[in-house]
Amino acid sequence: MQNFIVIDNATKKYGDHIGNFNININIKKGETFAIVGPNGAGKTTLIRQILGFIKSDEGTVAINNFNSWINREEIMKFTGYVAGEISLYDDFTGIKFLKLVSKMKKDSDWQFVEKLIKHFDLDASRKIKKMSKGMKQKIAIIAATMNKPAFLVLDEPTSGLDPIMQQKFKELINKLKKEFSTTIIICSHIFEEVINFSDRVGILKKGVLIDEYNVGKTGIKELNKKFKKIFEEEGVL
Ligand SMILES: Nc1ncnc2c1ncn2[C@@H]1O[C@H](COP(=O)(O)OP(=O)(O)OP(=O)(O)O)[C@@H](O)[C@H]1O
Repeated sequence: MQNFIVIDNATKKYGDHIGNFNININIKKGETFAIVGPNGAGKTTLIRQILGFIKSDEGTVAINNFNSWINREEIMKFTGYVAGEISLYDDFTGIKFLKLVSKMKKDSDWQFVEKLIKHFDLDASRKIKKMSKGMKQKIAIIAATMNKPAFLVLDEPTSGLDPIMQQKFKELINKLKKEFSTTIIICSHIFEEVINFSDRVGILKKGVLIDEYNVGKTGIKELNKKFKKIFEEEGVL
C-alpha cells in the first residue's frame, strides 16, 4: 500500500538540539502514528511542519501526495486538527462556534455533531469564555472530527479530560479508524494517552526521532519500560 504521509528528512532548527533534525516517517492510510517525547522535544514543531504552518529548513512533508508547505489549503480540506493550545471564539456559545465550523467544512454532518455533543455529555449552550478547559477541549475535538476527516492531527488532545471522557475520546478515535479509515498522528508527553490506540509509536528526544516501534509487535509493557527510561535520562521523573 502507498504511504499516505511521507516525512522525508524534515528539519527545522531553532538552535543546537532545538527544533527537529532529519525526521523520516512513513505512515500508511488508516494507520495511527504516535509521537511521544518529553516537553520541548519538538513534537508541536513537527506537527506544524506536517500541517504546513511552518516551513522546514530542509526536507519535505507530503500528505496524500500534496506537499504540506505548498498545498496547505488542499490538505486542510481533508484534515482535522486539535491544537495543543486551544483558541476558540470566546464570545460565541459552543453551539454557535460549532455551527460556524460546520458551515466552513465541506463534508460536515450536523447529525454527527449532535451525536458527539451527547457522547461527550457537553453543555454546548454556554459561552466559550465561561467553559472549563475540559469543555473547550471537547469543543475542539468535535470541531476537528465533525466531517470524519481522512487525516486527523492531535496535539495532546486529552490533557484537560477526566478518565471517563478520555475513554469516550478513545471510542471516537476507534470509530473514525474503523468506519472511515482515518489516518491519525497524535503527540503527547504522556505515553498512556496515546499508546492504546496507536499502531506505531516514534520517540522524539531533543528533536531527533530516536526510535520507532510497532506497538502490536513490541507490546505495551515493553514500550512503557523504554519510554520511562528515556524520561529518566532526561531527568524529568
Ligand atoms: N518559534 C520558535 N522560536 C524559537 N524556538 C522555538 C519556537 N518554537 C518552538 N521553539 C523551541 O523548540 C523546542 C521544541 O518545542 P516544541 O513546542 O516543538 O516541543 P514539544 O515537544 O511540543 O513540547 P511540549 O510538550 O512542551 O509542547 C523548544 O525548546 C521550544 O522552546
